[in-house]
Amino acid sequence: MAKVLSGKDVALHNKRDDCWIIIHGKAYDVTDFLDDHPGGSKIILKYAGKDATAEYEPIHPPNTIDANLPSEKHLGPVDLDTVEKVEIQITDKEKERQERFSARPLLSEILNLHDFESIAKQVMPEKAWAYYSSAADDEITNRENHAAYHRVWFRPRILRDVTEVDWSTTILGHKTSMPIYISATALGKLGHPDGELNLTRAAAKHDVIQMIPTLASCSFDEIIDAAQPGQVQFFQLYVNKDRNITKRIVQHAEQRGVKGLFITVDAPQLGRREKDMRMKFEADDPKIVTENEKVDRSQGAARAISSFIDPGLSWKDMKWFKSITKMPLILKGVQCWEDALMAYDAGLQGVVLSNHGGRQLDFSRSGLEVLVEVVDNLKAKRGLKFPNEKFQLFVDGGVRRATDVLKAIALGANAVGVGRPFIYAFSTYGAEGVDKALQILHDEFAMNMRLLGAPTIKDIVPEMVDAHNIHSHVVAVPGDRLYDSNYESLQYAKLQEV
Ligand SMILES: Cc1cc2c(cc1C)[n+](S(=O)(=O)[O-])c1c(=O)[nH]c(=O)nc-1n2C[C@H](O)[C@H](O)[C@H](O)COP(=O)(O)O
Repeated sequence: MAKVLSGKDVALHNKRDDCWIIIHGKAYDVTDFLDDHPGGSKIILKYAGKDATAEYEPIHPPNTIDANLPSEKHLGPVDLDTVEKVEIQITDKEKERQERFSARPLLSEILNLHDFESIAKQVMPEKAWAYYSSAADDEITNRENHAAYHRVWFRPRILRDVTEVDWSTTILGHKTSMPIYISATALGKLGHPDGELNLTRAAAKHDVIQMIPTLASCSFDEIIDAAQPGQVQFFQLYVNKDRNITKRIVQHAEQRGVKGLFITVDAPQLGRREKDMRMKFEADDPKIVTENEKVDRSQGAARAISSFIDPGLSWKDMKWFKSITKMPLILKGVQCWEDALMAYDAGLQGVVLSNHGGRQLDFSRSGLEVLVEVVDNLKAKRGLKFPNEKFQLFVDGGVRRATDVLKAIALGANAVGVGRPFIYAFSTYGAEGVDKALQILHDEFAMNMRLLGAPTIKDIVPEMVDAHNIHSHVVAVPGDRLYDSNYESLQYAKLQEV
């Protein structure tokens, strides 16, 4: 049984050439790791000989230490009663933020998903806002994702009995209350101490499917254990260079009852997300770059957590995936009809037409625009009809309204993924915020389907939309006040005065 260390024992090792830290009540010798740390050595040295748990927790998925630090550096348990509490300095800026947070609007005043974003921008910790809101380069694709929906118009039908409307559907054969799933977004604890568990709880309440991210802040088993009996969850996979690790993760997910494996294929390297990168430099003064740092620290949190992803992933791996799991295999991040056709021919069960929320290759087209070409070409070349149960099409990116979802459904999608709105909802109001966001979507579906003249999802057909402008990126569309300038109402203006 390892000796229990005292806080004093650990405090003796507080130098660059002899550096121990405490995480979750255990001590680790990180001396040799300092210059390999993707987040740089300074942030670790700040906690040399101390308890670094509070700083470590939001950024690092749970098994990060075990995966990166050799076992001989694991020094064993520490008696936390003997550890000096780390005084976290609260700056004036942070004090003002906390005051804005407590003055935020009541949940009952939130009317749409844009409201969550507008409030989050004003009350979230800067690092969290930077990581969640950032997109690649000039963020053109991030804006195009939403703008594309403004190039599709409805052709509603009248005098149809819409007393009862039903927007429930199935996704990969699993019943769900709406054609929306909660898409995989990393580092949930940056925004809220319960992280991804907020999504699990609200998804259970609304019978909506959650896609669990590889890079969740909560552990995979924590998220699975928090689900209700029968709650359907998918898993988003970043493929590890070490295929044995990937095989273990995939087979464990299947054993735990995950119902779909979404392999992310648009991130052989994570995009340059400059708001996130700027945060990195703010945390450490870029002028004092420690001479022997070996890690490229310019990519902010994103790069810090993703160096394991295999840029060598290719079509030849698909056979291997089919050999290690029976779960339906979906490629997440397909961006042209040719690759969707190859996924169909490879015998996979579907694709997510997505550009990762604009966080990867800037000037990628929106999932909605790609959907139109995929449907056209798979119909012409393989005689497929859509929506298709055997080869499902999903779209994500920029979806903020039920009308966005209904346009995608009319154009052939089985369902739509939503990311940021749910992050902003739980970062500002916890699981209740996500619950409210889902309730808003239910209300919007009820109204929009009645006005469209569509009693059920099956009644939403291509003839209900006019998408002929989808490929022309210069069409003048009315300004999108709620999305572009983040909704400013008297209530939010009040936040400014705090
Ligand atoms: C907003 C966001 C998106 C991330 C995301 C993190 C955030 C904060 N992360 S990331 O850190 O690596 O970029 C993931 C991820 O873990 N894996 C993944 O497949 N997609 C990731 N995505 C993309 C996500 O699954 C959806 O494709 C995207 O969010 C849809 O766009 P909206 O946010 O506009 O709904």
